[in-house]
Amino acid sequence: MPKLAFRRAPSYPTFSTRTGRALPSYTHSSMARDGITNGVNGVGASNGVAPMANVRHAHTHHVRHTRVADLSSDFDTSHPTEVRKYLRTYGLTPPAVESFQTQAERCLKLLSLKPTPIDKFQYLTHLKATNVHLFYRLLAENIKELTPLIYTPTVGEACQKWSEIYTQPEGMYLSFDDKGHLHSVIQNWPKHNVEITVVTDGSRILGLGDLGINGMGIPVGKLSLYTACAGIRPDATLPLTLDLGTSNEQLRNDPLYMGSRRPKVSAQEEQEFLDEMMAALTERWPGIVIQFEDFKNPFPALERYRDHYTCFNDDIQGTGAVILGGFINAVKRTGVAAKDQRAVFLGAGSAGVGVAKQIVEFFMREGLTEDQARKCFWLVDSKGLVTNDRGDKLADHKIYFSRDDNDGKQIKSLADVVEYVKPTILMGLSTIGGAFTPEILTRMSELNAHPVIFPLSNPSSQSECTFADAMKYTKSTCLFASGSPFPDYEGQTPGQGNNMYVFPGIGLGTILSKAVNVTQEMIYASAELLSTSLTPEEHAKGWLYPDIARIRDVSVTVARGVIRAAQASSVDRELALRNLSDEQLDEYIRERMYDPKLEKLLVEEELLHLVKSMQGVEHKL
Ligand SMILES: NC(=O)C1=CN([C@@H]2O[C@H](COP(=O)(O)OP(=O)(O)OC[C@H]3O[C@@H](n4cnc5c(N)ncnc54)[C@H](O)[C@@H]3O)[C@@H](O)[C@H]2O)C=CC1
Ligand SMILES: CC(=O)C(=O)O
Ligand SMILES: [Mg+2]
Repeated sequence: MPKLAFRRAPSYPTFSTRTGRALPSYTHSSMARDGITNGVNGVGASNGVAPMANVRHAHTHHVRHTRVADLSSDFDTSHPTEVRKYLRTYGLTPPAVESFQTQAERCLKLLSLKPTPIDKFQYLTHLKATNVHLFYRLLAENIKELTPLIYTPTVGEACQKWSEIYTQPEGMYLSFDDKGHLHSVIQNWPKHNVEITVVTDGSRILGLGDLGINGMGIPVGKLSLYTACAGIRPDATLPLTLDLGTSNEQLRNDPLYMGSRRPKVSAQEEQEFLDEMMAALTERWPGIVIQFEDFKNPFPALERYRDHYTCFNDDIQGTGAVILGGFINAVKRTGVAAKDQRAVFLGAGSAGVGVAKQIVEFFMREGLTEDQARKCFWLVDSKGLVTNDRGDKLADHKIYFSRDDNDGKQIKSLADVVEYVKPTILMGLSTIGGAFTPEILTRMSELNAHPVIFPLSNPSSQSECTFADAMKYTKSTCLFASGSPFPDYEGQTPGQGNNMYVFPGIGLGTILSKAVNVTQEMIYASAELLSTSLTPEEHAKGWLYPDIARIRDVSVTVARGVIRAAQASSVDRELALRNLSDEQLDEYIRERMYDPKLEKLLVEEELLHLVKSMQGVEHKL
């Protein structure tokens, strides 16, 4: 394994792999030796950072325009005195030079004093805007406690209130009126080194319906998790929201709403817009990974772009993978063979069908034919059990699972479907909070020694049941995972079946392998590797998912699986990675993850280096 150690370099400037910044004092020895180009930060390395560093070197006043200044607050209370003098912030911050521990203590105290989750969300948004490394270190070290405040459930409420709580820009908006000019609008994004974008049109935000451009909270939140969980540099992420109109009349009439007030554009208009957007994004940032998120009907776009761009749909594929990952562990616990599984899904939308299809693939790998595997699923939508002879025109994505063995019987209620199917598995991806009633949960426990109960709708208000209810009504026999977090119940910790366990690793693996497409094999691998990422202690506790506090380790494992699958599918372009052993590959991945703690040290060191070099110049003068 090539040693991935930093070393002093005589030349100037070179690039830090971890930071992507031009660093006067460091280089990455193995990279130059092995001809492996920068991965997570490769694009940035060739996009004009070096000249900026030279500018900074020559003119101290320009430091605010450098990436160092972008990513570390000039007013960070941890800057030593020399750095403050160099930045000309000396005297503008309180005199104490603080450690991270002190800063973190204040932040956590401030957070605890904020009365509502939205107040906490806003405080964290402000912290990210003013001291990004501190924000990410705080987040990484308190991931379990802080994720619910920047992601589900709080992000749902934040999107619902976006028009009222908006204070600052955090991403990019592309409007339908910009059609024909998207290429030039995209040039306005100030960062040259974007590696990944999460894009929504706001038309199905969590289980909260069409929130128009107020859905921006979702790309922002998902990309914060990319940074916290998979070490994608904050400045390499692009939150993107499309203003294609909204079907939400209340929003259109809200004077504070900041999107266009037109009704949602037609499917054809949307497709033309997306065609232009995909081309424009990829033209500006070749190799950019594009994650589709929270579109009302995302199937056509996935089919259209998956073979032509580096993209995936998180709600169909990410959710499919994360639930399969937990399900593989659940099956090991229940011991029920694939052929004996009967799964009822409440919700037959992007997430429901995505998850069911992923499990079909697993069942086929367990020896079932595709037809046998498909027949293990009974999907229920707002009109009841999905059948061929229901009398309505089924959406294309439902047809695969539509039943033809119902003898003309149409079943409307979930309770009746449960009675009819006698399922081993009950999944909820319906957006209907409380749909798994006490009676249904009780019945599931009568039918099974260990029923699989996964209420996966987000946010918590839309969850089909709570953890406490699932445990209470199944007499603690169920294997449980929910989309949003729930508190422990009688000493038992619930699993969180949320795509946040996989999308960061999928994105990271795709970026590092420089894959041209995100193949189905890569998605499947993310599920498999997730299922293997539990420690013996986590298995012993009966958990289906690893401790969220270990998410960065999990993302390394998932990313390795994704890279290996990209290699197997021959879509990888970073061919040197093929020669690395798994251990070497893990180290390679880790080395390239943004680490806020290390970044802070590097920033400090760089600034001190600049202080010294300026002192040298002044001395000569
Ligand atoms: N846990 C996770 O990681 C993820 C969770 N989700 C959640 O899944 C939910 C659904 O998302 P999508 O599938 O993308 O939405 P979607 O809009 O595509 O599908 C919703 C489905 O629920 C059905 N439905 C609506 N009302 C119903 C009712 N009263 N009874 C039965 N079925 C009903 C609809 O007919 C449709 O089939 C959302 O709450 C979302 O937050 C989505 C992605 C990931
Ligand atoms: C988690 C997620 O992607 C959703 O609820 O839509
Ligand atoms: Mg989503």
